[in-house]
Amino acid sequence: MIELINVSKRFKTKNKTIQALSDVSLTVDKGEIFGVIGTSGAGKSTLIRCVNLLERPNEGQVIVDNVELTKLSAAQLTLERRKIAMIFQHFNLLSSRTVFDNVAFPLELEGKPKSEISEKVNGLLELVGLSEKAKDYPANLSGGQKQRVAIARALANDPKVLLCDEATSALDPATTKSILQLLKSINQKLNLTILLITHEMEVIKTICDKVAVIDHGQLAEQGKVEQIFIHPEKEIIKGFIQSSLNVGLPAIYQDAVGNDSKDGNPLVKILVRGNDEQSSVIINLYEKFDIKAKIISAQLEYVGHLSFGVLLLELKEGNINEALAYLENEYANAEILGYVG
Ligand SMILES: Nc1ncnc2c1ncn2[C@@H]1O[C@H](COP(=O)(O)OP(=O)(O)OP(=O)(O)O)[C@@H](O)[C@H]1O
Repeated sequence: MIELINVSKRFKTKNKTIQALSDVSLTVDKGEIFGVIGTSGAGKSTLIRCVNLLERPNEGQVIVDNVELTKLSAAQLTLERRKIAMIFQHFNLLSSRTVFDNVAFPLELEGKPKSEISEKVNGLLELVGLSEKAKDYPANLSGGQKQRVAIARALANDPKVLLCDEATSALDPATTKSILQLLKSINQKLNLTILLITHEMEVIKTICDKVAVIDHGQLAEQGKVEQIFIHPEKEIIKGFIQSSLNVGLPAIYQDAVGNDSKDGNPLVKILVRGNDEQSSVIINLYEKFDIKAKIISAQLEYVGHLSFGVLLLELKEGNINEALAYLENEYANAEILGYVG
């Protein structure tokens, strides 16, 4: 449905040229939710804006629904853009229009008759759960409600593709969750293809089928979300995964931890990834090395059918040195956080 082929984009400022995208290629299949994650300045916004040619690439092709946008005239492009809707971090609603009139706006531009507009808008407001707010103005809505209006407006022209530019970044975690659920249900009900950009692994984990990681304008890694979570290759994606796991040393341990093995039992942080062998670390430590592992803290997450997470263990008794060597061997990210008495 969306194809970027060897897309590059440069910005020229007074005294330098910024390479925002370098030779980016990606394919989003019909009905898929595809997420692009990257840190600030990595090129996410530029990438998503290249899909509807809000930014025109210097090189490469952009193909949406089998039409090569990069070859179209301005008039043809205007027509094709109707298939490509977009929502933004700051909603971009028209403050002088009611909720109903915001959603009606693209249909009015199309010159649709009033009765058709009314039926369509009411249906969309029901879809996003805002029928009761039809007469309210944006200023009287919460952030989540504003994004729901923006989503309804984006769907007014029956697009084939929805582009989401950090659509939940301005929202609190609970509202983010509800907007992501809405996007997922729209994706399923309407078979709408969604391309989103985000800096939060949580968004990727919650709704995306596939993910690409962008770093300094280049795609560092891409694939199915499950595969990337379980077998991340690049350091940058490992960092994103770790940042989505919030396991830290509990406050009561922080003062008690020493740096020397003489200070007591090692505290070890281990990243476990969804197979039985890895998750049975505690049994293995006991059976192989007589270690009694105390769980200090833990977080397990599920991506599809696979689990991954972090375990923070205090290793007691048994053969500590051999156990540590075993963990280092078997768990690439095993890390000793300190020692406790
Ligand atoms: N219009 C522009 N003119 C000049 N440089 C630009 C322009 N737009 C983006 N850039 C530069 O291109 C690079 C990529 O920017 P982009 O906004 O795509 O990154 P991003 O990953 O979306 O960042 P953020 O998450 O902070 O929005 C940055 O170095 C940015 O400063």
